[in-house]
Amino acid sequence: MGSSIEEGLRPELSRLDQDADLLEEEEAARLPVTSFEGLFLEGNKQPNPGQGPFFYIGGTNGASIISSYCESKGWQRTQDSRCEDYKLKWCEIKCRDNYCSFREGQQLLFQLPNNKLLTTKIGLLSALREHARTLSKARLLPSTQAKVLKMEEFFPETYRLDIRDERQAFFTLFDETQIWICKPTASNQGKGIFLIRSHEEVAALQAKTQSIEDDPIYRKMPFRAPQARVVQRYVQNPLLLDGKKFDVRSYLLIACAVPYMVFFGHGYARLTLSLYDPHSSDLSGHLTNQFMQKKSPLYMLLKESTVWSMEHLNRYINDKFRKTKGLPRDWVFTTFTKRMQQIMAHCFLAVKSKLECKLGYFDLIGCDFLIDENFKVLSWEDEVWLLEMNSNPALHTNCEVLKEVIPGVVMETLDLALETCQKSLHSQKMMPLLSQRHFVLLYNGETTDLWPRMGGSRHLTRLPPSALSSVRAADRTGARKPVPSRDAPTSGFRKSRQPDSSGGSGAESEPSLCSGSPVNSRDTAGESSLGPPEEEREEEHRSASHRGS
Ligand SMILES: Nc1ncnc2c1ncn2[C@@H]1O[C@H](COP(=O)(O)OP(=O)(O)OP(=O)(O)O)[C@@H](O)[C@H]1O
Ligand SMILES: [Mg+2]
Ligand SMILES: [Mg+2]
Repeated sequence: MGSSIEEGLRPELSRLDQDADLLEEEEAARLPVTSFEGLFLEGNKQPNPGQGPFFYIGGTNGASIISSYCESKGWQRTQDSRCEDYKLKWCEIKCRDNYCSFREGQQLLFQLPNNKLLTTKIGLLSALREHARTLSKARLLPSTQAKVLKMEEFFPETYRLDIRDERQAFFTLFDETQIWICKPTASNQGKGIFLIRSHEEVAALQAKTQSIEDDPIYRKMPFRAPQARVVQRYVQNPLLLDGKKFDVRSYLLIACAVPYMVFFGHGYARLTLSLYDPHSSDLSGHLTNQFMQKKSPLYMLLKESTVWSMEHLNRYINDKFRKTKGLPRDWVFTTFTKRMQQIMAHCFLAVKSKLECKLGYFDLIGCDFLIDENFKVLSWEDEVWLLEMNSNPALHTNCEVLKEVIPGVVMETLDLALETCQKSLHSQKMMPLLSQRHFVLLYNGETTDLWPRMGGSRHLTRLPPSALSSVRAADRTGARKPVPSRDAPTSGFRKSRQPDSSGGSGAESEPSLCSGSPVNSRDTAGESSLGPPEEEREEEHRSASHRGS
């Protein structure tokens, strides 16, 4: 693996890992033992019927886990979606009102309002492209010659169909030796996806796209037009498990947005029911989504075989491929995990300055990876592909493995969101984190970003001693023993960070968050003059509401 200079400032990652580990261990050894309980928001364990503290859950995704967690803290569930006096709000669908009435520093709110920068196909593609441009400029500086992750090494070649020149480029380059996959920008569960293999299919797509563009109704009301789409090079020879295609769902957790505290979490592998045949026209063998598999009459009988734990995947790859492919032992928990972490960190850095951040916002994003059959040991290239990132990832527990994995992910998410929020609020040092168990720290904004603080320490800023604080050499689970916390001098509230709108194609801002409609609504008002640059605008209006995928 080469070294990394993300954003032109990044020192070598593995050295950073060691430094960060050493520092944290030394620090932990010096710290007095204190209880973390006192840090929970008002830490109220005595239910006080009808008087809160309240929590609200919108939708059913993960609801029973979130609910038990909050009840264990003595909080009470409210069914009133307009309740403003809540401690925690976890909604599947983002709603502008939630962000308008949000009380920074007093509440926790699930989902960053503009997480679509990562979680729509066009958002992610645009962010990665812009980041690549920034990095290539930085590479011209003599001090930053080291190797950085390149987008084309982990993100399959992708074209936007809503931009004329781009789709023309795709139609020109297409030939029948390759397969492409066409996806709507903001759907999930495989909805609206199809494969493109022939010139006839390309011609049909071309005609359809043109007719939408020419339609006078859509010209007048572009927000009524079908969702924008991308075409992406189809990874034709994925690694197979007993002949079946699979992808890996992992998690990017933004536990705290002020300062950024960003983590990686393991998830699970999702397999198809049927054997993989690249030439088959049956999409259920190509799309590994559970939603696709559930359509099969065999699903109820065989559903347990469609979700594997990461340990199962690791054992299988050890047994079947270690010798034949010359892989290191536990490739899944070493090489593969580290690669996923690098990719996620890269994507986060691509949007870091554009995310709308307030203390109390947190987000859990589901990231889907595909492994190429040709995976090589000595090279990072062309082995692990990021397919997409998802807001509101599925938290269902309808299979045994999901019952094992999901509650832990949700509870640690909430624990970390609470702990980091409390520490930020009281200007306490973030590390060590008592509630960190399986999630692995990817980015610590406290030590990396410049921190203007309010109140007495307004002028106190921290210079970045390092960048990615701990994309650690992946230990098996990322598990760390809870270590005691240390209080730092309290200097009040950390300042919320507005997205950087300093230009560039990815820079965008929500027009106004106070219209009372879902943030992702297709009927979003006020899109014309205040909105993002033109090529971003359509996406703004397409993002359909979204159930866990
Ligand atoms: N470039 C690709 N090459 C090979 N397979 C792909 C590619 N892109 C997507 N797939 C397959 O199609 C499935 C659905 O694609 P994707 O995840 O991008 O869509 P989605 O509708 O957002 O699904 P979900 O949000 O439910 O995961 C993936 O899980 C994967 O199995
Ligand atoms: Mg998706
Ligand atoms: Mg997916």
